[in-house]
Amino acid sequence: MELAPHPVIPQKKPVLVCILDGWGENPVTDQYNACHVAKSPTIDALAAKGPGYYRSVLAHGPAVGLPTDGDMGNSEVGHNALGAGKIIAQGASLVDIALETKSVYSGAGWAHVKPAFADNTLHVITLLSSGGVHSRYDQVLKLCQGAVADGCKKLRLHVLTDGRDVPDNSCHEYMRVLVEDLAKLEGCDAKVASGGGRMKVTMDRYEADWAMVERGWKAHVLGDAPHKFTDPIEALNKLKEGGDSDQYVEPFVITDADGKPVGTVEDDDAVVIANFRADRVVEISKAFEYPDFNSFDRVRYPKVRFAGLMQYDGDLKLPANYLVPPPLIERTSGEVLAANGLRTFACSETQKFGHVTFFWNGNRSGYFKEDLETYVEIPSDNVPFNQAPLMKAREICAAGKEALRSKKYDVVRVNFANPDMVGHTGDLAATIAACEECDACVKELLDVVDELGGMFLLTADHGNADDMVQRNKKNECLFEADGTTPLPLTSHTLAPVPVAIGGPALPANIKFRDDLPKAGLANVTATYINLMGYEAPAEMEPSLLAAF
Ligand SMILES: O=C(O)[C@H](O)COP(=O)(O)O
Ligand SMILES: [Mn+2]
Ligand SMILES: [Mn+2]
Repeated sequence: MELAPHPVIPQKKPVLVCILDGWGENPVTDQYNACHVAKSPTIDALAAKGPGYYRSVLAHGPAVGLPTDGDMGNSEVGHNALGAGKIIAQGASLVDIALETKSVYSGAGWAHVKPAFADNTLHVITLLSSGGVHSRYDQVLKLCQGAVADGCKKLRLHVLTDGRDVPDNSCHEYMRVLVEDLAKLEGCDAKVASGGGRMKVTMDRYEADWAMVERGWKAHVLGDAPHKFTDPIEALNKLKEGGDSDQYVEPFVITDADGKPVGTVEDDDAVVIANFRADRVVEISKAFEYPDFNSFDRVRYPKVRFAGLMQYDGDLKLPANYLVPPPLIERTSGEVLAANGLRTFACSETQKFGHVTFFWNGNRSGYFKEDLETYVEIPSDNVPFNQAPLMKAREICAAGKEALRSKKYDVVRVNFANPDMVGHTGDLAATIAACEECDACVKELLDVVDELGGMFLLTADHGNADDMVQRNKKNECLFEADGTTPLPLTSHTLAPVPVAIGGPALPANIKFRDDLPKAGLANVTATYINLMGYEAPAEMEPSLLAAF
């Protein structure tokens, strides 16, 4: 793992790696592209330096290990690629293969849950959409069909409505299709048992709000929720009347005509989480997996056969049982730098803290070498982010400046969450404000890089803020029924992302090469290792810098 010195770029200059989460370089530059509309003089000035110092790279589809070019990028696959410098077949792709080859039904994880099929209940907890970021409906259905084929007599679905990776209000259609597909499962009593919006129930991440997970435990396991219905389609119709987005639907439980929940979790049942992505199912997995769990009162702890679709934390071995082995991501840049005695500082706020550490390090929690690495989490507010679009950008900026000035680190890495987290609210004005805030913070950080005589690399992990409305095939904005209100887009985009380099220590003869038009996020890794004054490991995707 020893790194050879770069022939031209000096070592031991302070290097900043700055990720603007959700900042795409979208070719559609109309009034709904918040990155384009935002006043961003600093980033505009970087772009004006031309293709030697400012370019874009792919951040979606196969370039980041996703199944097809129709798959938008996301923070998991984006930070995996940025940190590892390799194109790794990601969760969605691995599950597709396991289902196509049917290897999923002969694995140890399946064997762990199968004993519940004959006389007990198989519970499936899943994000209900085809967003392909955390889960994908066709995969969930195949798992249910496979269980029925393997003798499952009673199946209960506990679903989280999306409206974040897919258009808002699409929950109705997803629920209609699910109910229809469950009815087709011959010889199996298959029903929806509980649910709620993904930002209200169960799918918290990085321990930002355990109360979400507690609401999910109560609805999915205990059959206890503020809203009870006998019909899941009716449940969504009623709960959406209040105007809540699919992301924030109140928790609900489905009961029989006598008001008895149709699918509480009992001893000897099986519980499978059908999300392939880790961050938003780690907490609920701990609630099922750990006897000594104390992050909220579980009221009762049924002895179940618990499995994840994947293993969500390789260091914690969480969960112990899983249906499909997760991607194996080895010799990431974090590990290589630590092995060479190089010191890393990484910082973001809660909502993106695990992105810039856990995902960056190849789905590993913790340090490679604690004496060489410092990870700082700035607690995120627990508010709708369009009401506080600056989020904690200023605090992240201050921490990055302090780390640079401390001269204790060879590379300082920060992630600004707000273009993405505010972009997911669909609020255009707030997202523009978020992007402007980011630009101001970038300016402050680059001024410190100048002051210290260092170098910087600025990039993003996927698009989001670069398109805030739903569009037709001709990229024309779609409108609500009133014909004038644009239909908001809360999801990521397929846009490439910018990569900018610079700083006083960057040798004048070091520029981007012009022969990698299809470069992706995985090419950024070798690039930042070069800026630190080293040749990158040969197994990584090639650097964006012209070779010497
Ligand atoms: O989990 C989320 O917030 C979205 O589904 C994906 O967003 P991220 O990949 O930017 O975290
Ligand atoms: Mn992201
Ligand atoms: Mn996002």
